[in-house]
Amino acid sequence: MKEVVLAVEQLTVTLGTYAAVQEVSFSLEAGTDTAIVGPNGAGKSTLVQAILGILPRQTGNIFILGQPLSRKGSLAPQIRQQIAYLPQNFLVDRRIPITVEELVGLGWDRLRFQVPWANSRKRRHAVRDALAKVDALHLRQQPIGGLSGGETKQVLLAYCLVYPRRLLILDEAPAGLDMRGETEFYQLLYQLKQEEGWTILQISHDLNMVRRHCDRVLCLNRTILCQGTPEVALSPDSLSATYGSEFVRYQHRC
Ligand SMILES: Nc1ncnc2c1ncn2[C@@H]1O[C@H](COP(=O)(O)OP(=O)(O)OP(=O)(O)O)[C@@H](O)[C@H]1O
Repeated sequence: MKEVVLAVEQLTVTLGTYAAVQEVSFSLEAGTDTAIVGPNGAGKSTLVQAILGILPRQTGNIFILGQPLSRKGSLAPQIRQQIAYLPQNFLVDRRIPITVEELVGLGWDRLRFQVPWANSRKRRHAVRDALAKVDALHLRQQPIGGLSGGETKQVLLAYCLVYPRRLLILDEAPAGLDMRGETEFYQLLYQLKQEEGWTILQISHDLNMVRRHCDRVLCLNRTILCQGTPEVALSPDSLSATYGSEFVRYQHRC
């Protein structure tokens, strides 16, 4: 059996008095790509933020690479370092004087104490490689405040990739990328999974993409209504339970 990278057991997350995520359980095996799908407000971002320890949970357990995430959201540093997260939105003060390569370099430095000149060659190469992988090497000396929305996404993905990790969590990551950028983005995810053994958990509204690229799907509407391969989880019955029967009729008309 493959290694379990993430295990979520009976997770409930309450926002105010509203149970946005209720009794959710699933696990991710190493080297797999899993999508979370569901309507707006279904609790997808809430679920991911609880897994990352950004939002507190009411009940349930979360294990990452076998290590428990504490109630307060802390995780052993050597495990935390194995996770990369690309959020839905990245708000940054455009006046911050930091270039693209400086930002990506922070992804390499993360959680390691070292003097600034140690490993500088290795670091420089890692930053260049990561930017080349996302086709953004030409942006390396630009201030981040001047980037377009799509370019910002590319650079943030380079920040995630600059250091080898085990788990990549994406919240509607390709939003804002053009058609070519989107195709290259999915090729890159496939490479990370196949060649480097990354495990991917991605929130998506693009069901066609999920059908083509993902190994497993979690259908969420506060609780998990179905999980399995795309054939099973994206069947008309499952979609109807997740989105409502109108949605399935609409899909058939398109
Ligand atoms: N304090 C609160 N009281 C009641 N409901 C809340 C509160 N805070 C958030 N919510 C609701 O909890 C839900 C959280 O949704 P979340 O952002 O996780 O959904 P999502 O599936 O990621 O949605 P989207 O696809 O639109 O990004 C939303 O419906 C939101 O309105």
